[in-house]
Amino acid sequence: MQRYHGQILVIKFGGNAMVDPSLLEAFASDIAFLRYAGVRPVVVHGGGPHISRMLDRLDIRSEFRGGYRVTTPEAMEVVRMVLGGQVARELVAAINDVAPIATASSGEDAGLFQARRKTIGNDGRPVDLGLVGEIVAVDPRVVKADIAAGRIPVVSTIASDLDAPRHALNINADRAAAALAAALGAARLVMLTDVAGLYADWPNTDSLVSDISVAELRELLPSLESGMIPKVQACIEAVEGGVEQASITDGRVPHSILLELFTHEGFGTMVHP
Ligand SMILES: Nc1ncnc2c1ncn2[C@@H]1O[C@H](COP(=O)(O)OP(=O)(O)O)[C@@H](O)[C@H]1O
Ligand SMILES: CC(=O)N[C@@H](CCC(=O)OP(=O)(O)O)C(=O)O
Repeated sequence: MQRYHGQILVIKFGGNAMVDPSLLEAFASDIAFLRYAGVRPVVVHGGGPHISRMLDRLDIRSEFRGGYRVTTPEAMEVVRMVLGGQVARELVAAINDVAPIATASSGEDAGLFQARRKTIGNDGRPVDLGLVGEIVAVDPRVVKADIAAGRIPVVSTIASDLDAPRHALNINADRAAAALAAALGAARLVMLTDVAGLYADWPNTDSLVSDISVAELRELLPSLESGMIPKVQACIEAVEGGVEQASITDGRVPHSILLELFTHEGFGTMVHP
């Protein structure tokens, strides 16, 4: 516990890990526990499945390309509404139930996430993903001010579009968590998802990677699919940005953050320089 005293830890809570209320409660109590134990947790949340459900209800079609949602202007309204108005509120409410110090921010607040449209795909070729952004600058002062005031920031991953004032871009939550972790000088980035970690030979469950370097991860990247692509890119970005360790961990297991942080060998997949 002493190892992380006073340190910033960025915890990314994936939409797929928010599967039942008891897990949300366990997550909230772990975050409050860390805060009261002298650690400075920052929560970045996803919500892909929540967005997809709302788009379906509204009869708006959406598809994923290389792990990113192709986002039309109509879909963007829904992304903004669901992340900021639904998922962030549920998380803040759950944490505030245990410790009334959680506060929500959107990447659009006070220049937190500034982005440009993502126009190059994972294969290096041009791609049209609509209103999907890549973060080009992070101004973490709003989050730092919350931390300094003793609060627990909960961040939604919408960014301001640097090329279109007052317009927003949809940012993959793993990538946003990595950019924020680097900008805050976080000691760790922990991403909670709905698998045990990264499988080298997906879906062969004997191939779970427990420990991997950035160089090895780069070699694996071209063979990966869907949701794992941005997660692995995020681990690389975070570690190259100065975060000591980034991990991908099973958010379906209650208290997995604590297992990841406080067991010697970790729990999911740990990425190091
Ligand atoms: N090599 C791999 N190892 C683990 N999971 C993988 C792999 N390739 C694809 N996946 C898929 O990635 C999913 C996690 O990504 P995603 O759905 O975006 O989750 P989250 O909402 O937590 O960000 C897993 O549920 C799994 O289906
Ligand atoms: C560009 C892009 O794909 N944005 C994501 C943002 C939410 C997210 O990343 O949620 P998870 O972490 O639960 O996957 C989306 O629209 O689904």
